[in-house]
Amino acid sequence: MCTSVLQWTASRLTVCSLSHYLCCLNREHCQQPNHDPSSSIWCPADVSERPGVSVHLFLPGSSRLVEPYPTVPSFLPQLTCPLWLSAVGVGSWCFHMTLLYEMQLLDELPMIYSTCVFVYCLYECFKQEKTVGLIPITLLFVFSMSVSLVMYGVLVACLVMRSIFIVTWVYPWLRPLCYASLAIFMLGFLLWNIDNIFCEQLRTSRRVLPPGLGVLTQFHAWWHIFTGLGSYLHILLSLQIRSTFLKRRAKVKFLCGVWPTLHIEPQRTS
Ligand SMILES: CCCCCCCC/C=C\CCCCCCCC(=O)N[C@@H](CO)[C@H](O)/C=C/CCCCCCCCCCCCC
Ligand SMILES: [Zn+2]
Repeated sequence: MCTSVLQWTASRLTVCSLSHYLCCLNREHCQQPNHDPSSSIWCPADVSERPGVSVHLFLPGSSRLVEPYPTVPSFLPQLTCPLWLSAVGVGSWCFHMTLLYEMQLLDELPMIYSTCVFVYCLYECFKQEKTVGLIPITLLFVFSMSVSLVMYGVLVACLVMRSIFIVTWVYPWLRPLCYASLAIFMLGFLLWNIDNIFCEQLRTSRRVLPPGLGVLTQFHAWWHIFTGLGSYLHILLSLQIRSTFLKRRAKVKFLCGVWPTLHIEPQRTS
């Protein structure tokens, strides 16, 4: 009898080390060569002002699989999600440290690609094992050609609608996980907007606030934290949907009582 376990140690993937970094002191983003201000979808002042310490969510990727390999292909797209999310973390880290245009691509391309993979996972989760959805892959490939905020928003909206559909009509017991992921992501989105809209005011307030307090008003950094957590929970949801469809028992367990991880029970072969 097979006793091995597919253990999703996503906690290792995302211990979410909040790596504080000093970003390009006294370096204005708008002074970067080849910089087109209209292409900025973030508040440049936040990351270029005085010795401000920005908080950034860095997502080192690693996952552990202890499982007979034939099962892995059925989960393959879902299992790559953490790696994509890690790529976002590394890209964002590079960008916020250098503020170079090339690095901005490293930040935004993985953001689009990872969301495309997430969308694929959620739209193809009820397919039989080891099938490849060529049409969605083609569509998403075409979609990913356009790196824009609107495209990203459309992809996220597709993800949100599909998640809500699944937890409303197919697996209602997954609602808490789905809505937790959505709420955290949306909270991040709200903070991202506040940061963009009140960029100047926040910047001014940081000049008078004590540094310990001022750093808390770095809402772009909070966006990274919340989007990282929201996406992480979304990956757990996606994996749980797939496991349930494949008749594999999966359960969210809290590591140290706090950090949610997904445990998929061994497949019974006898
Ligand atoms: C039900 C679950 C929903 C959870 C969805 C999780 C989707 C996660 C997808 C990808 C991984 C995270 C990507 C993070 C991006 C990090 C890069 C980044 O922050 N870049 C910034 C510069 O450093 C840049 O300013 C960010 C730009 C993105 C702007 C955010 C737009 C969000 C649009 C959301 C619209 C939602 C509409 C939903 C309506 C139902
Ligand atoms: Zn950012």
